[in-house]
Amino acid sequence: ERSTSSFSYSSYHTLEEIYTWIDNFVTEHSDIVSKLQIGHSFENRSILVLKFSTGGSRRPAIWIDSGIHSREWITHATGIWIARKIVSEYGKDRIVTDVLNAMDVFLEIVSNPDGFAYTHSMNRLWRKNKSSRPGTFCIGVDLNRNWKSGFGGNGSNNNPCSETYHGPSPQSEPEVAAVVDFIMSHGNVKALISIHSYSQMLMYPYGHSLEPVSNQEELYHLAKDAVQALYEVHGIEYIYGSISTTLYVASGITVDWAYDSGIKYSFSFELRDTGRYGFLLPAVQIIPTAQETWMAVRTIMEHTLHH
Ligand SMILES: CS(=N)(=N)C[C@@H](Cc1ccccc1)C(=O)O
Ligand SMILES: [Zn+2]
Repeated sequence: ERSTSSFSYSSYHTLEEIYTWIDNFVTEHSDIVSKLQIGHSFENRSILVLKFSTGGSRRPAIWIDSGIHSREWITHATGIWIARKIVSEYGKDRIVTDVLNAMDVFLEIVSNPDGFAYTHSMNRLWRKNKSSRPGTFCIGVDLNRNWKSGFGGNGSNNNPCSETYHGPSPQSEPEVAAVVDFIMSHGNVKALISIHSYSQMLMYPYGHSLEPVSNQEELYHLAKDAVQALYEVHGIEYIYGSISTTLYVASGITVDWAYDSGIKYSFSFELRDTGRYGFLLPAVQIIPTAQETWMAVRTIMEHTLHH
């Protein structure tokens, strides 16, 4: 059936099911959504981005990615649910309508397709991509350590067998290079939200250093408001702050690159839970997690629109 109404938003899905959903979703909402292919993964899978636009050209934009760590299945499921929420709220919710009348939204649901396929086929807890190089015994680079800002610093690892292996050079991985190329050529991205799990945290740069970013006060208060909006949905408590002071030092990460590239509203989410199920969050929590995450994302979108 070509309609997304037969798709279960409260289940986890395979890569093929998600790519089919994307095609059906775009077909059904072609007035506001289009599908872009921004590149190919190491194993030659398409890297897809949903574009939400109501017109204009090169409007200021908001970038959202999920699934950069393939085992964090709740993030792809949340991305899918948010995609549907955006189209259903346009024309109804004032904030969504105002945002989409002035800005574009780009949503990359499966940022690490090779790793994601591997979590379904061979290893549910695979984190990295699937790149391999001659003379390198272990597979995969941590796509949240391969970005240029702070590359190779503390909180990343030079050992290819490490879960936080940063790769041979910044943007060495096609999955990272595709996003860098897209955002740099777009040139008008105002906010970036990179969704991970788990820990229940909302964080902003820097990860590679303890030094506060120039608009730290603004990001702190925006994170506070976003976390409050999230809490009001199901009473879930998040902590928030800069990555290095709230979590740990991590180098070569998405949001540090974004911030240093001029995207002043750069955030990373760590979704549910706090360790009871971890990466194996039960499917019954997908919709509640997506609903609360959406309210935080919507708060960040509104702030970006007005600043
Ligand atoms: C459990 S986890 N791997 N999602 C934790 C994740 C924390 C983080 C998020 C954003 C930026 C920097 C660091 C990471 O180490 O990449
Ligand atoms: Zn992660």
